[in-house]
Amino acid sequence: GRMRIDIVTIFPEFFGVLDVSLLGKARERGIIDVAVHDLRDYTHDRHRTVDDTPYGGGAGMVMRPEPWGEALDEVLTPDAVLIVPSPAGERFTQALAKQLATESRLVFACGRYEGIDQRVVEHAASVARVREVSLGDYVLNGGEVAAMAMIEAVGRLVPGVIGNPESLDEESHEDGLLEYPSYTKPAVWREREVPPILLSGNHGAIAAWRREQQVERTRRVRPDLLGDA
Ligand SMILES: NC(=S)c1ccno1
Repeated sequence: GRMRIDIVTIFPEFFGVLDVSLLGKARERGIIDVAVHDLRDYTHDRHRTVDDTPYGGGAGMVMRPEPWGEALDEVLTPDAVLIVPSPAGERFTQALAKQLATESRLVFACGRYEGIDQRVVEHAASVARVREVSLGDYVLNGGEVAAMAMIEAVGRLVPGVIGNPESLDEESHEDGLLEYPSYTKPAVWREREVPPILLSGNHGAIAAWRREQQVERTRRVRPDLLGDA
């Protein structure tokens, strides 16, 4: 397929939904191949232990390096990008999603929030490109939800996954602005009218109105995107 995605996680069943979603079609059509790997399959003790107490003390547990090393030995190839969802990572953006959509191979390492032994990331960087990536400044219990979001954001940008590529052009963050408000029939709903400009057939005026809506909405909701203080 155009892209191969490997996911390493202690909750492999979590990713079952990828079989039914939009990406399910892409998988059927052989555009995107997804393989999920259970980290516990790379343990060798009776309890299939994946984490242990942190050196230096502190609360929580840290994921042991050995199982990760064996798992990544199996799935991480030099052409791949290893993505480690983490609140300590670089911000995930539409620009990064577009960049990742051009890759032939992505590997997602889903760790617990307390994190994976740092030597795993250090070792992986000697094999392939590694990016610690954050969905946002909040804390989840693990990387799975973040990986799912990133896989959806990237997957839909892979050529052939979306039926109508034009719909990708006018998306939020595509041009650095939030998208304009959208309307469909009926023209009046609960006494609320669709903005008359949209029914005018004047396409130049409509495009101008939409741009103004984008700027106004971005200024109101996300001034940071405009470089405003
Ligand atoms: N914010 C992200 S990506 C995260 C991963 C685990 N906990 O938070």
